[in-house]
Amino acid sequence: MEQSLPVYILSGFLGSGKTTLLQRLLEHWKTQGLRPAVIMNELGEVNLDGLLVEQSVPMAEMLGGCICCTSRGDLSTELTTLVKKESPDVVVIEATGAANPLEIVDAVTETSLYQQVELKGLITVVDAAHLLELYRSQQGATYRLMQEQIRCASVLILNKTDRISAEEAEEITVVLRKWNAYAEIMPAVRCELEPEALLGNIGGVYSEERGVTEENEHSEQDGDARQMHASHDHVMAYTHYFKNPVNSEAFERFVKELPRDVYRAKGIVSFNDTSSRFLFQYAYREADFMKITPQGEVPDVAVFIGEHFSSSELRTELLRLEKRLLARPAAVKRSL
Ligand SMILES: Nc1nc2c(ncn2[C@@H]2O[C@H](COP(=O)(O)OP(=O)(O)OP(=O)(O)O)[C@@H](O)[C@H]2O)c(=O)[nH]1
Repeated sequence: MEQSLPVYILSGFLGSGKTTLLQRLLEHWKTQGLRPAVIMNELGEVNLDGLLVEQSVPMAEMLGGCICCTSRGDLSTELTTLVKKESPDVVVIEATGAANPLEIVDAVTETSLYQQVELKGLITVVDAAHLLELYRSQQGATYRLMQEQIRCASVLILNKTDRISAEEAEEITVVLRKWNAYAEIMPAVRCELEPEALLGNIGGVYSEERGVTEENEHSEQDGDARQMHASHDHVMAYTHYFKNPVNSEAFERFVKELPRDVYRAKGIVSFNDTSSRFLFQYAYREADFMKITPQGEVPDVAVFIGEHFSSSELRTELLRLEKRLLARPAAVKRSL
């Protein structure tokens, strides 16, 4: 019988480190002489993560919605098309950080009914500091979604351990074990793990039944988790296209002062006080700027993802930074 094509799903909350891991895995397979392909899903209208992946890697993009609800049916079609067109040796599906992974598992297993594809496992990347904070407050839709992503993982990467103490790492490991009794837990900084060890630790995907029959769980939480996919359309994205470069300091300040309801932002910006363009990343209140020379035509753009934030306020602020709006009345007064 023809060998089936291994498929991995990368799950994890927004900004936890999925793309960082994806880059490592792609590098690993390429050094082994394999041909990996990627399906990327973004809530925004542009695929900024795709810029971080080498151009030679075949990639299917599903933009402007979350695989697990708005475009779930499409995933199976995308996967089939990618396999036929590119004949890869391995496929990775990176879902939006807001996706319920069980829906993606469904789509992949559906594809395997008529294609030689085999779901190898579901890797969930956890932002250690973010989860710790949510665990301590024990509420909110984000918390329940993270819980769900952790429950159905076949391997768990406890990432960003540089942002927590050793005691906190122990505390959060106990939580992970409580929610998922089966998956190997691998602590990491920037997902720096031996790919062989990581892939070797994948022991299959857990079904929903297995997740919810876990002894330590409360039935109330299970109900919440099951409702999650239906209710996560509260997650919203605003995509802003820049027409003008902005001042670097003012923009950094703007990113630092983003409302708390914006939990992820990324984009490409040109500054009027530096010569290169920058890729910026913002996840769980930490910002990162990296010089970048994108291949091909890439606009200056920023994507903001969060819950119930005012996109018009962000837009106004950004237009002001771009000098496409008049200065605030207060500022005018001061200058008189
Ligand atoms: N401090 C710290 N930052 C990290 C670590 N791993 C990744 N990051 C940073 O976190 C940000 C988000 O990382 P990504 O790999 O893009 O996260 P993601 O899960 O792909 O994000 P989305 O696709 O938006 O959901 C980037 O600025 C990374 O450089 C880590 O271990 N420690």
